[in-house]
Amino acid sequence: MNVMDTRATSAMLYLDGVHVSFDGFHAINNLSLTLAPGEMRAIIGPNGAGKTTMMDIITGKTKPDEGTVLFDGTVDLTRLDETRIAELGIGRKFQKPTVFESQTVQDNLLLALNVDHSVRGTLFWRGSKAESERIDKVLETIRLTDARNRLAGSLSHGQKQWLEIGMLLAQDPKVLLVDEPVAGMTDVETHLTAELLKEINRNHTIMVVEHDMTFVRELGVKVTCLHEGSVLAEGSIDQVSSNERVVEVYLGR
Ligand SMILES: Nc1ncnc2c1ncn2[C@@H]1O[C@H](COP(=O)(O)OP(=O)(O)OP(=O)(O)O)[C@@H](O)[C@H]1O
Repeated sequence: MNVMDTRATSAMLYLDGVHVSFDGFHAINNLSLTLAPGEMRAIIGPNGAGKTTMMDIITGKTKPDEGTVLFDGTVDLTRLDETRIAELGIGRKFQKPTVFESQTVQDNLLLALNVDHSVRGTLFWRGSKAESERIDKVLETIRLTDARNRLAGSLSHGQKQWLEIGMLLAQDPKVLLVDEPVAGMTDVETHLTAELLKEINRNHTIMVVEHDMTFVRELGVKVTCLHEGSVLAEGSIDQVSSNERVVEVYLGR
């Protein structure tokens, strides 16, 4: 086994030489990126850098024209559909919260568990002991224990984002892909979200896309800056934010 093979097989997510074109436009251009098991990585980069497309590739929504995309060392994600990839343990949170507003916080979490995906079933079902313990744990993690019986629609924007993160956690994915979690949040909510992700990272690998540099700094993790579909810079927040090219294309704007 050569060094490249070891890097791939020991990674939780491994992308190498990935290309995607939309009608001749190279949205992803020789992208290579590796996430170790248990790592949290922050992804930054200007609009159109390819951050969303990269997540689409990992979740199977977009198929690359070329390149290697491996999960958990050996699983070739380019051959699987979105449902199978989600079942394998890659959960994604989109930027805009999509909680069920007319359901309680607790019922939203019950819906996310793999027991009965119909709203109707959930309304009359209170779950096994193990499941209700799991929900209690998730509620505690997302700081919504006291709000468990409130309608999700009555939560603040920040709380809705946490609930949606909780809905991902209820499914216990190996990897969480989180897209701009703190957009529109207050400073306090932003700080709590950094704390929350750090806590979740104790047991899960996380890739988080975010423009808010205060938040990224607070995460204190390795940062990758994408530009024109490939990696422009990678390292600590200090290394990346002092990189001249990063300042030129992103931070200096
Ligand atoms: N389905 C598509 N068809 C055509 N072009 C696309 C498609 N999806 C993405 N693109 C283009 O690919 C490039 C990368 O887009 P992407 O959304 O991945 O960037 P991003 O880094 O997530 O940007 P933002 O920060 O604005 O969300 C953009 O120029 C975008 O217009």
